[in-house]
Amino acid sequence: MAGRSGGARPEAGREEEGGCRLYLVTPPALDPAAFAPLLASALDAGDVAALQLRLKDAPDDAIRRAVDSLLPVAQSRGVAFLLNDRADLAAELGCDGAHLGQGDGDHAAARRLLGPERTLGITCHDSRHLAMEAGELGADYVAFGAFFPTATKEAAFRADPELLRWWSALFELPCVAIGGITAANCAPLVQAGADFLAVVGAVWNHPDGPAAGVRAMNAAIAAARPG
Ligand SMILES: Cc1ncc(COP(=O)(O)OP(=O)(O)O)c(N)n1
Ligand SMILES: Cc1nc(C(=O)O)sc1CCOP(=O)(O)O
Ligand SMILES: [Mg+2]
Repeated sequence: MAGRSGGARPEAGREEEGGCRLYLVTPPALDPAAFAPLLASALDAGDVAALQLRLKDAPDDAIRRAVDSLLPVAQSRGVAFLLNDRADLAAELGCDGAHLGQGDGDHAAARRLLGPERTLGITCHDSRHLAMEAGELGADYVAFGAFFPTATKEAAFRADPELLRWWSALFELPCVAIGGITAANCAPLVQAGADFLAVVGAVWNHPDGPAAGVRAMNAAIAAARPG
């Protein structure tokens, strides 16, 4: 992903990259001080392209505190730090970018606010049309999902791996797969051309802890990579 961390770059064409990578999304609720060392252990366990801070409906001051604590943990490790839902705070607080859904405001205005250096990711559910629209307005990646049942949120859409195959055959713009992805079920998504797998539960709820979750996801991605 673009930005100050100088780390992952989801806006780069997939030809430049070595294949599918892990994209972590935070648990839905966290105490920043307690979560920071857990995050560090997860990020030190293996390759992570990006971390998205996703605190739904949290007040601005709670988001600011979480960014203050967690952004340095990610950026110091070359992991891009993205903020969910809030392009305004992402720009203000020095995040590497923002992830916006279809109901998260004006995407073109967010693109302008973030400028060319920060990453803008856009949720496209199961829609080719939304993904092409997102690409036209300058998104750095498109996100499809949910690919599997998820306990993390009520997902109203269900995507099929064929969508990833179609997108990656036609477009350079990276695509992210999300929703119920685990080490056990991710192979078809990697093989279909996902550039990033975004996960919550597979890492934070791993029975042996988040570091084991990162190791398991990276091992599964490596095992599934074409060629
Ligand atoms: C990488 C990634 N993909 C999709 C989403 C979902 O975004 P959205 O539809 O806006 O839903 P919320 O996450 O805001 O509940 C995401 N956050 N990240
Ligand atoms: C935040 C989010 N967005 C989704 C979508 O389909 O757009 S699914 C999802 C939750 C992902 O969590 P887990 O890896 O635990 O299933
Ligand atoms: Mg959103």
